[in-house]
Amino acid sequence: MKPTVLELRHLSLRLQGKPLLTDIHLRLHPGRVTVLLGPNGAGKSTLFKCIAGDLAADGGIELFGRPRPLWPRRELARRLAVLPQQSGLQFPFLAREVVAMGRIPHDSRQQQNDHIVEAAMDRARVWHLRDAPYPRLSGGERQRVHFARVLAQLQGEDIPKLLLLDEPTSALDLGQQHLLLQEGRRLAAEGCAVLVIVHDLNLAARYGDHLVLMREGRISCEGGAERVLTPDNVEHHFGYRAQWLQSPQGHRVLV
Ligand SMILES: Nc1ncnc2c1ncn2[C@@H]1O[C@H](COP(=O)(O)OP(=O)(O)OP(=O)(O)O)[C@@H](O)[C@H]1O
Repeated sequence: MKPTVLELRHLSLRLQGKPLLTDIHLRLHPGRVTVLLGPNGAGKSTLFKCIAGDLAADGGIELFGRPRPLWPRRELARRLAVLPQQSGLQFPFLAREVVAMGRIPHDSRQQQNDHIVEAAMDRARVWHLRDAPYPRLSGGERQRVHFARVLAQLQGEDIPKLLLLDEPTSALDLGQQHLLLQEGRRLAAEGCAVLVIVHDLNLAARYGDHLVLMREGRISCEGGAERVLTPDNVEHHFGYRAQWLQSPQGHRVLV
C-alpha cells in the first residue's frame, strides 16, 4: 500500500455560523501533484489553513501517519511547507534573507544553508535578485522568492514531505507559471507530495496527477482531468460553458 502523507477525515469547519468546510475526506501520497480547484469562495484556502494549522477544524488531520496536534512545530516544519496566497512581509529584508527564513526549522551549519539557499533561488529563477530589497520586488518576483523559501525549507533529510501552494502562479507571466509548476512536478518526482491551488484549468490538467474540485465547502468531484473537467462540471461549478480541443501536439486543451 502507498504511504499516506496527508489524510483528512470528516473535516468540517463553521465560522460565524457559516459552514466553510463540510465533511472533507482527502488522502495525499508521495510523488503526486494534486490540484485543488473550485470557484471563488469554495473553501480552498480555508482547507489549506486547516492543514497548515492556522485554523482549527472538527475531524481528523493526519500528517505523515501522526495526528496533526501531536507534531512538534519545528519537526513538522522540516516536512511541511506552505506558500500562502499573500505574505504580509514588509520589513526591508534582502531577497536572499527571505529565502534563508526557510532554513529556520533546520539546525544545519551556516555554510550548508548558504548553499541550499542558492540552489533554491536558482530553481525558482531568482538568484539574480539575491541582493534586492524584498519590498522593491514586483509581485511576480516576490511570489518566486517565496517559492524559493519553501523549496529551501524542504531541503534536507530524506523523509516524506508535503508542499502546499496556494495560487503560486497568480502573479506570474505565462513562462514563469510553467516554470514554477514544472518545479512542482520535479519535487513530486523526488518523492514530495504537492497540493496546489490554481484557477487555470489548463494548468491543472497539464500538471496535476489528481484533481480535486470543491464547491461550497465540499469536495464535489475528484480524479483525472478527463473525469473532473468535463464541460458539464465546468459549467456547473464556474458558470461557463467550455469545451476540449485537441492541440496539434496531441494535448487536449480546455477552452
Ligand atoms: N474568518 C472567516 N470568517 C468567516 N468567513 C470566512 C472566514 N474566512 C473565510 N471565510 C469565507 O469562507 C469562504 C471560503 O473562503 P476561501 O478563501 O477558503 O475560498 P477560496 O476557495 O480559497 O476562494 P478564492 O478562489 O477566491 O481564493 C468565503 O465565502 C469566505 O468569505
